[in-house]
Amino acid sequence: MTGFASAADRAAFIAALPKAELHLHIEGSLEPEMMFALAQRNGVRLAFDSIEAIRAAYEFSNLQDFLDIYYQGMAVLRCEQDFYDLTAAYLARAAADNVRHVEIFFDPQGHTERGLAFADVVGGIARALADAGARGISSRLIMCFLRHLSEADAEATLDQALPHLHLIHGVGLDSSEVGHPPDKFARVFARARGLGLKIVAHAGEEGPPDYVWQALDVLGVDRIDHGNRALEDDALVQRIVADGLTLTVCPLSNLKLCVVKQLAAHPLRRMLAAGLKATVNSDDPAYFGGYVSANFIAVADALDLERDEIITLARNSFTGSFLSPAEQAPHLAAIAALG
Ligand code: HPA
Ligand SMILES: [Zn+2]
Repeated sequence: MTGFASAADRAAFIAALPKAELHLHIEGSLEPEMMFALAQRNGVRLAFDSIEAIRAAYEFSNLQDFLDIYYQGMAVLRCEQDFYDLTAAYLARAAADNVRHVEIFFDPQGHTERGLAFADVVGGIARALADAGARGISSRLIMCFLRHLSEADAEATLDQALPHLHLIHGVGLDSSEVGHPPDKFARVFARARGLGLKIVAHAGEEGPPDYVWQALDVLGVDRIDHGNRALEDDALVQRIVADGLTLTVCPLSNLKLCVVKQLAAHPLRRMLAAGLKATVNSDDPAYFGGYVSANFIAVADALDLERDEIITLARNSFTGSFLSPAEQAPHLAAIAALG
C-alpha cells in the first residue's frame, strides 16, 4: 500500500477529502425504505411486499435488467414534495461523504409519461438543491433524454423544459444504450447546445467505442458518462485526452451491471495512466450498493490505489465539473491542503 499505513487509513483519507459528484441519477437514489414510505403515502401498489423483498430483487446481469426495476421504482414519485424529499435525502447522504458539489441527472420522461407535470418534477428537485445551496453544497441540474424513446419525444421534452431553463444547466442521454446510438439524437442536442446548455451523454457503458466517437463528433459532448469501452480504441483514447474531456466513472455500478466481472479488473487505474480525466461517482446508489465514498473505497481497495491517484480523482471531480475556475479554486486548495 503506497501512502497509507492501512486500508482503514486510506478509507479515512477518502472520507475526509472534499469531492464533487458528477454522475448521479436522482431517481437512482430512491432507497427501498423511501420507496415503501412513498408507496403508502401516495396509495401506489408495489410489486414487493417488504423492504427486504425490494432489496433482494436488486440482482442484475446487465443494464436493461436494472432499468426495468428502476422505472418500476420511480412510479412511487407522484408530486413536487416527493421529488423534494428524494433530493433532500440524497443531499444529506452526499454531505455525510464530504461531497461539496453535485451535478444531478433527472429523467423527466419517466415521470411525464405517467402524467406528472414537468414543473412538479423539476420544481421539487430544484427546491431541495436550493436549500442545500444555503448550507454550502453547490449544484447543477442536468436533464436526460431517454434514448429508448424517439428523438421527437426528446424534442417535446426540451420544449417542456423551456420555461425552466434557469434551473437546468445541461442535457444528457441515458437508458438502454445498445441499439440507440447518440446520432439518433443529433438534432435535439444541436438545439440544446444552441440554447446554451452543456452537453453530456452516457457512452461506452455497454455500447461500442463508435458510440463514444458519435458522442464527441455528433453531439459535441462536454463530458462523457462512463466511457469504459473507449479503452478498446487507442485513437479514441488519444482524442479524449487531447480534448481534455472528463469521464464520469461508476465502479459499483459497473460491478452490479456486469460491465466488469470484478472490481480488481476495473479499468480506472488504466484510465488515469492513459491520461484520461476519470472521476468516481455512484450512478444509482440505492440500487448499486453505495454512495460516492463507498465507490471510492471499494475501487481503491480492489486496485490498491495510491495516495496520488486518489487525490487526482478528487481534483478531477472539481476540474471536470461545470463550476467556473473561480468556484473550483477553494475546493482544489482544500484538497491540496490535505495532500
Ligand atoms: O447507468 C445507467 N446507464 C444508463 N441509463 C441509466 N439510467 C439510470 N442509470 C443508468
Ligand atoms: Zn448513469
